[in-house]
Amino acid sequence: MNHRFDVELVSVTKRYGETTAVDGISLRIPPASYCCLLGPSGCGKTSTLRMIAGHEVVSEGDVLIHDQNVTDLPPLERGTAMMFQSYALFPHLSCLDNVAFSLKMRGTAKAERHARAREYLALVHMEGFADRLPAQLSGGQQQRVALARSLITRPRVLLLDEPLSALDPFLRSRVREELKRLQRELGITFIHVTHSQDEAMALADLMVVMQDGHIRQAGPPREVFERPVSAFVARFIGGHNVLAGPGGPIAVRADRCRLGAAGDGPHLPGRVAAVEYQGSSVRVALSVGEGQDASVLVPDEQFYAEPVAPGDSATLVWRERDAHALAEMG
Ligand SMILES: Nc1ncnc2c1ncn2[C@@H]1O[C@H](COP(=O)(O)OP(=O)(O)OP(=O)(O)O)[C@@H](O)[C@H]1O
Repeated sequence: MNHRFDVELVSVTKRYGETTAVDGISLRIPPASYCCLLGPSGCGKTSTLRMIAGHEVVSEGDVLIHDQNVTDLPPLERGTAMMFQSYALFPHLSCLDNVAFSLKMRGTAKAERHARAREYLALVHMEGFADRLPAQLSGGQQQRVALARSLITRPRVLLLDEPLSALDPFLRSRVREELKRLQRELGITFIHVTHSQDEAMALADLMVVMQDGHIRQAGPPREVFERPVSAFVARFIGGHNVLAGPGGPIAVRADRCRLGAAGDGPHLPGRVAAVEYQGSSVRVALSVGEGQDASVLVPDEQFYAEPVAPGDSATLVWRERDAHALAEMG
């Protein structure tokens, strides 16, 4: 590998008139990464992706791909390919011709483009569907064909905007596995925009949490989950209690908390607000302290040995070493 980063953003800003959608973000994506851009609606994920693709003009800053400054290059010269939320295949073209389409535009001869298209259909396990029209495929199958269509141009970076949001939960996890496999096999960088924490945690090598046009935290999912830097990140990725500690806000994972009798360690008395069965565990929501909410994930066996119900008083207990300080309550 003779470049340091597959994609680098240097103080990139995007303004639409008065609105600053992306506010001076910097990010380095190492070669062959699965990078997920995660954040609530309107935080600037899609604008960031579109600036990398060249579909949106950068207001300030630079975009580098394979260490080359592409800020002023048109999309076709960047070596990126984009797959959209609505993966809109051409309805009147067979799967084979859909996949071969971009090669046709480039003037590749028919025999060669069909051979290449078959190769890419095979890559997504759709070689048996070459002659079908998109309407004769399931949503998940259309998704795979759309992937093959994006990959046939041999991009250096594949950009995916909410690629799984149109699929039902079962298919979503199947296609998710497929995306990860493809990324690994092809050895290129995928940048995947999502508002789903689960999706980002399952897929990413590098998880980038955005809010209000800023990157709040970037790192491997496990690092972000174990050490969220702010209350916003802790709440957004879920699974944490954000509590007011004596020295400022703290985060404690819900699965590291328990319901119990107060010992010497940290604890907060409260009341059970709700009980949710989740299969392998039961989530007990509590009101603790002064109007704070918390939850405890109790392993199912343990919960049913000593069940609690809404209205019961209960004490939230955790270990000092499982709590860590947050930068701000945010
Ligand atoms: N073409 C545009 N003109 C004006 N404002 C825009 C335009 N596109 C996006 N915005 C604004 O920029 C901000 C960021 O939008 P963006 O689509 O990048 O967010 P997002 O995180 O992808 O949101 P979502 O998850 O809802 O797709 C929003 O406030 C949005 O309203």
